[in-house]
Amino acid sequence: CILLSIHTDWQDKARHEVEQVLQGNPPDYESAARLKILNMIVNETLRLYSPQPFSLRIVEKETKLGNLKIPAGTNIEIPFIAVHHDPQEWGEDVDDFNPARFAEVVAKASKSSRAFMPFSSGTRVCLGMNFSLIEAKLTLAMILQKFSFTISPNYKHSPACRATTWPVHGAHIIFQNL
Ligand code: HEM
Repeated sequence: CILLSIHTDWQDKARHEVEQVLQGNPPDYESAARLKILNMIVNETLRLYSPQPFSLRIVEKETKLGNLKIPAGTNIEIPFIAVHHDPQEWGEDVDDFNPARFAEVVAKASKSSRAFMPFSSGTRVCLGMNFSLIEAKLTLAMILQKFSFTISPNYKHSPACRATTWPVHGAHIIFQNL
């Protein structure tokens, strides 16, 4: 909602898609799959402001990773959000909100196919990934059907990455009935 309040062009595009696909009906599991622009917006939001910005691991036995020899017992931080802000992966507009980068399959949005990992990756990928993506799209679709929204003039952009990513000074969104 913060990003769509600032980038009202994307809010308009998203609402247009919701109107076209849902025709005034409430969204459901099947229609969520057809909300492509909402999908792009949710992915771009997860890239820029990854709710879980990093993960931690302990190396159990000595491991070779490329040229690195990592001793057993080493604590490793995997900074998803740093990878999500790497210009070599995403290009010079890395810090911009540009959902269009996710217009094709996710693997093609970045230079290497696995740079997008807001839910981690591999065998311990988030168990709630599909649930969360559908829930986010359904909720956003219902909001877009009923309201237009802008951000308070007092809003100060202040995202913080602690255990989760959150706006330190809050985010007051002004909703208007459509
Ligand atoms: C936007 C929402 C969410 C994000 C960004 C997210 C992100 C993540 C990430 C990054 C991990 C990997 C943690 C690590 O290995 O250090 C993870 C693991 C996990 N998540 Fe989520 N998560 C979300 C929502 C949910 C929900 C709604 C559920 C449950 C319904 C859930 C259940 C789990 C579980 C059980 C694991 C552990 C999986 C394992 O270790 O095998 N998550 N999540």
